[in-house]
Amino acid sequence: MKAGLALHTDKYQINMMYAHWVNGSHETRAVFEAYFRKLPFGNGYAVFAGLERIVNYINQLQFSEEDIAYLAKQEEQYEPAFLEELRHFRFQGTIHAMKEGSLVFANEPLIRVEGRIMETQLVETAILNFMNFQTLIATKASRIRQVASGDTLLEFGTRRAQEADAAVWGARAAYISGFHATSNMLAGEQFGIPTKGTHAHSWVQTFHNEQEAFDIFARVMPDQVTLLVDTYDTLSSGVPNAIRTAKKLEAQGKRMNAIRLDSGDLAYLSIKARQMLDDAGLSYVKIVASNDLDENTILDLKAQGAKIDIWGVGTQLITAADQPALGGVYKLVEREVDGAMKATIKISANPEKVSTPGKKEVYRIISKGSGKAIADYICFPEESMPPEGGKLKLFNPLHPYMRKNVRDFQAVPMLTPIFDQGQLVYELPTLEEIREHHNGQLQQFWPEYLRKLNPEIYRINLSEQVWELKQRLIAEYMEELGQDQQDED
Ligand SMILES: Nc1ncnc2c1ncn2[C@@H]1O[C@H](COP(=O)(O)OP(=O)(O)OP(=O)(O)O)[C@@H](O)[C@H]1O
Ligand SMILES: O=P(O)(O)OC[C@H]1O[C@H](OP(=O)(O)OP(=O)(O)O)[C@H](O)[C@@H]1O
Ligand SMILES: O=C(O)c1cccnc1
Repeated sequence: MKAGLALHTDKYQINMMYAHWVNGSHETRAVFEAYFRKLPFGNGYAVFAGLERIVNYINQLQFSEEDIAYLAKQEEQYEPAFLEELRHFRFQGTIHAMKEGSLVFANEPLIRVEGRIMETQLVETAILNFMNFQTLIATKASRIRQVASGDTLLEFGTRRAQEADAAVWGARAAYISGFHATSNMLAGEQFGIPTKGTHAHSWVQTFHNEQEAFDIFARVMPDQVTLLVDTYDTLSSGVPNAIRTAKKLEAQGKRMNAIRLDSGDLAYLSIKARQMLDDAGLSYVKIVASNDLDENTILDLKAQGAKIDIWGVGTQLITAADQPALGGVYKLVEREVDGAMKATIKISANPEKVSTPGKKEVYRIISKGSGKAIADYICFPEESMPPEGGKLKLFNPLHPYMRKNVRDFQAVPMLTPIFDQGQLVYELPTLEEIREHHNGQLQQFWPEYLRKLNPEIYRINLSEQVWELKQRLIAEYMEELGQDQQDED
């Protein structure tokens, strides 16, 4: 398997690049914006992730000789001079993006790509692939973290993930949103995520009996012992055997870490196991639970009084089982016409799918009084924000009664320069810095927006200029359509 990702794109991108090249329009300037239209899982926000992978991808974006040879074999019969152009291809565009760990919302630009049409088109597929998956998993992980409050969260998903990249980058996305460790060693090595592991049922099964299995494991790793107690019978065999092993460790001045429950009624079993451990003077031994957990089961288990300190979460998180895709899209918002940039719109029979024309900025409007976010404000780069103490009009054209003026606010630009004409101008933060940024972001929102069920809808407002341009382009389109229809009559 080769490392380069230049061909990690849909064929139609290459075909459009080729058609532009033949047409002589491949150097035409274009601006695209990536965004999603609907928040996943019914959540009130999403956690933006995927930027580091995008940066790595753009940095190494080059067609290898093998790529060129493969392209030469295609039924499209690309001209050799086009392939020669690709041989020297480097991304020379400009990219702005949200910072990883940021709280983001529907219908706001998360990534903006400006450049020659051929390069902005090529990168669409990979950018959406990285953004959609990682943002989805980071958001799922954030929901789990909301319900687990201060408990420790372990990411156990690798074996059920949709292949290796999903496991490794998914582990990173979960860590961004507050998971504490992963079982995936490659993710640990690659990103510095803390790693944790207990043992499998097979460990117990390979010995004559459970007690022997526990004792040997504890002897080998006396400082890291978590024993899986459900291989045979949790309460009549697993927990009593684990208690005996813990007592042997105590005799050596060591403390057993935890036991792990992986089946049965986790509320009932954890309460009983806690009692048995406490009665044996082992109140320091923690209880880990796993078994197809997600934010709903964890919340429910907590409501039942489960005595669980550490949650191992795999399948449901890494596959985002209840919503396996984020529908992020990448839309052309401006194109070059006679040397000048011109806003462009995508019309759809579905009003939600009509794109918002023009290259845009996103500001987070923060109340200076409360320090909390009021709305995200989308405007054109040339629009200036009101001066200190000035008034900003937030209006929702679809719901005019939702008009609101804000005064004492700070406008935080959300789209950060990442590449400037092909040059990386962004210093990638460490993963710890991204986690801190994410925590800071959560602090900026009232709990009403963060709750798991039926959250308040956070305002995303267009400036009047953006709204007016959108209406004008729709009207122009309608007029043209009307003209065509009359012509047909
Ligand atoms: N008290 C509880 N309340 C709500 N959900 C629970 C409770 N205890 C366990 N669960 C969840 O119920 C599901 C039980 O899964 P399942 O039917 O496979 O049972 P199991 O005990 O794991 O059986 P197996 O031994 O075959 O693994 C899991 O998702 C688990 O997290
Ligand atoms: O349930 P998840 O959230 O996906 O968490 C990961 C699961 O993977 C392991 O089970 P598996 O049956 O694969 O192996 P085991 O024999 O070690 O239990 C582990 O015991 C968890 O149940
Ligand atoms: O360490 C564990 O307990 C573990 C790791 C991966 C999957 N399930 C459990």
